[in-house]
Amino acid sequence: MLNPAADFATARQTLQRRNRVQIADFLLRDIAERLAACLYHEVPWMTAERGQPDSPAWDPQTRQKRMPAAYRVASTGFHFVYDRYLIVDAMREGRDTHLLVHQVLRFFNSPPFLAFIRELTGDSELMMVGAQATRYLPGQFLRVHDDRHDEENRRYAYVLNLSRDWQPDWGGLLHFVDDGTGPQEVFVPRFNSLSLFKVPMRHYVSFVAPWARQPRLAITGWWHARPRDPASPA
Ligand SMILES: O=C(O)CCC(=O)C(=O)O
Ligand SMILES: [Fe+2]
Repeated sequence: MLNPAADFATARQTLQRRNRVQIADFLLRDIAERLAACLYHEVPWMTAERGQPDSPAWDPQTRQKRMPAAYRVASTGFHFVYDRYLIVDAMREGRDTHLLVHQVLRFFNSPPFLAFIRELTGDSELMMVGAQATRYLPGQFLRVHDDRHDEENRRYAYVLNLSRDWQPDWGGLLHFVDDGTGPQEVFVPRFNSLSLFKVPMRHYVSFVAPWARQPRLAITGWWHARPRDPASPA
């Protein structure tokens, strides 16, 4: 599934130096294309708004009704609206097992892939990969946050980008910011690239412009170490 021609050696060095990297041409081209088609045509999307239960993907009327309120909430602090499909939950519940995204999740948790990410990051404790498919439509967004999660022991966040020919002025870029106000680096969601960064790190997905000609599709999640045992000292 991985593209043997991808430059993992350079990625490893960049990751060590900067704690983040974008790796081009991550999967074999054919697999990336089939995965993109799965996200484009087959995944049963839900719309996620922070603080609300996920609901079947909002139709244009629902969007028109609900987005102004979501923007008001976003003006006061952390907030998001985007479409997602929680692959781990679906797999656990035995839903949609024919979808290619399920095979990808199994591959991500296979011994060879886990060995690969331990080698890439130098983190020998990585032992589990989670995944959701995401779709950002025009007007959707994810405000700044750092992915810290007390129980899950997230070590790295990854985003496998699956929209073709994404234009930077469509928004939907992955921005990294420091603790003040300065931008640090921006990753354009190029087709079949893997954006990878160490957690915690402050970042956001910029508002997708109304003129974006496609949804911004990705498979994203975290590379986890063993969850902390609450009974044992940190
Ligand atoms: O899709 C991305 O580029 C980043 C997504 C993200 O930050 C998240 O889901 O926590
Ligand atoms: Fe994040």
